[in-house]
Amino acid sequence: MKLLIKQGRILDPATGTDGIYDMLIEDGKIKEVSENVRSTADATVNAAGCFVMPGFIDLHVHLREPGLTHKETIMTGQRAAARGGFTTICAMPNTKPVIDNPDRASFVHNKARHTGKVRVYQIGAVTQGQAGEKLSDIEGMVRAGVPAISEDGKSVMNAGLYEEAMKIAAALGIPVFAHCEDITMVKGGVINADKKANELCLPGITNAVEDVIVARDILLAKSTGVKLHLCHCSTRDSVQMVRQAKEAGIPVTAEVCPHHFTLTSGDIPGYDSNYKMNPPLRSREDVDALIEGLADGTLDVIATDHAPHAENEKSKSMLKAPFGIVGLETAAALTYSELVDKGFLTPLQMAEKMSYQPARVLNIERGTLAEGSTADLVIFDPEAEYTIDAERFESKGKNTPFHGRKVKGRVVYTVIEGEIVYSLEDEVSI
Ligand SMILES: NC(=O)N[C@@H](CC(=O)O)C(=O)O
Ligand SMILES: [Zn+2]
Ligand SMILES: [Zn+2]
Repeated sequence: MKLLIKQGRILDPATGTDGIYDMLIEDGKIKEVSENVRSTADATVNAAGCFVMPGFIDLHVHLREPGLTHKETIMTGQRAAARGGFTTICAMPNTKPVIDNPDRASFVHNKARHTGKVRVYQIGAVTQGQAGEKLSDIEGMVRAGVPAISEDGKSVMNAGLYEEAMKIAAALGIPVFAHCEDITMVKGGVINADKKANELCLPGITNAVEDVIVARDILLAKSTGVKLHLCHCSTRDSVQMVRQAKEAGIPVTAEVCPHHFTLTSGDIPGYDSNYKMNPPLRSREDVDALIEGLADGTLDVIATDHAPHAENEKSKSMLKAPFGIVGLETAAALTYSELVDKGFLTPLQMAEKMSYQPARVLNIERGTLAEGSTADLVIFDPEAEYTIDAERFESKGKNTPFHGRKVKGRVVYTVIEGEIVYSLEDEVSI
């Protein structure tokens, strides 16, 4: 099987390539990248005017299987991923039951191999049942192919226990993905603690809720030597602490979600739980710091924190609705519209934050378009303008604040191991 991609703008952060080339894919591998590939192929895609980037890798997805399949399944999550240009995704362990042992991790890995082409890596929980009391079988899960551990949904509040987990992770060579939230400081908060919270008479979440745990976890990374990856950074002080930690040589990486660099708490239109997520939408100063951090390399990764919930859950009051919004099918367009089109990031940096750097965090051979590498890639039209329509999502979750938003930049093809797994053409012709 040969696939020829003609005249796309090849963006490969691994090699620094940014130019118009043809690409020949054969047997799932990138065979040739050159100005004019002469070989014939079984299929040809005209990519003129489009970016060709390594397939996006999402370090932060909630697939909700096992146990919460009314919100999402592995299969619907994979379909949403493919539609969003993602070829590899990491599933967080806060399912029912929690993924805290090798058998449960293998269940997800095995099932995902049958339900779709998008590669799914299960992240293992740090503690049994995410109860924060006893460590899970970290070594066993790593043997089952888990690339990282995380307690996402909450922090491990017991620093002594977390330190033990970090030592184990460090010895096994895997990173810890940290959700930073001091639960004792949340006090029922649902949106950022500011003017908007006062206006809506809602309890607020301060920046300090995140910042104190970011500080703690960076210090724990320093003392244990573990690779610390900070999930969904949302505050200016998080950015500053990551910057200082990197300067000090502490092994820390950090991710930002598209909603956190696109919206501020001021954009919350009223009592709409599609604007309720954890961490919450922050202030303009925070958003500016996140964008600056992405641009100067302090923040390495763009991840979605895709958190699908059912309609009847999200339609509860602001106080009662669960935290979280979907993100797989809006991330690329928001990143392009808000960061690249506005001049904060170059197209090459977009590919870096959405593919190359996540691959480095996971330590997998992906995130590049170099000759000889696996042909996981996305063809993206930066000029396409359209309106986000949640009804068209492949995800079961329609919980997004971006429904009806006009954006620029659209995934036109997603290719995994040389096979087209999503094509916009097929979608619009249905
Ligand atoms: N981000 C959220 O608001 N919700 C996530 C949990 C999490 O990522 O912390 C979820 O699982 O729904
Ligand atoms: Zn989280
Ligand atoms: Zn999450």
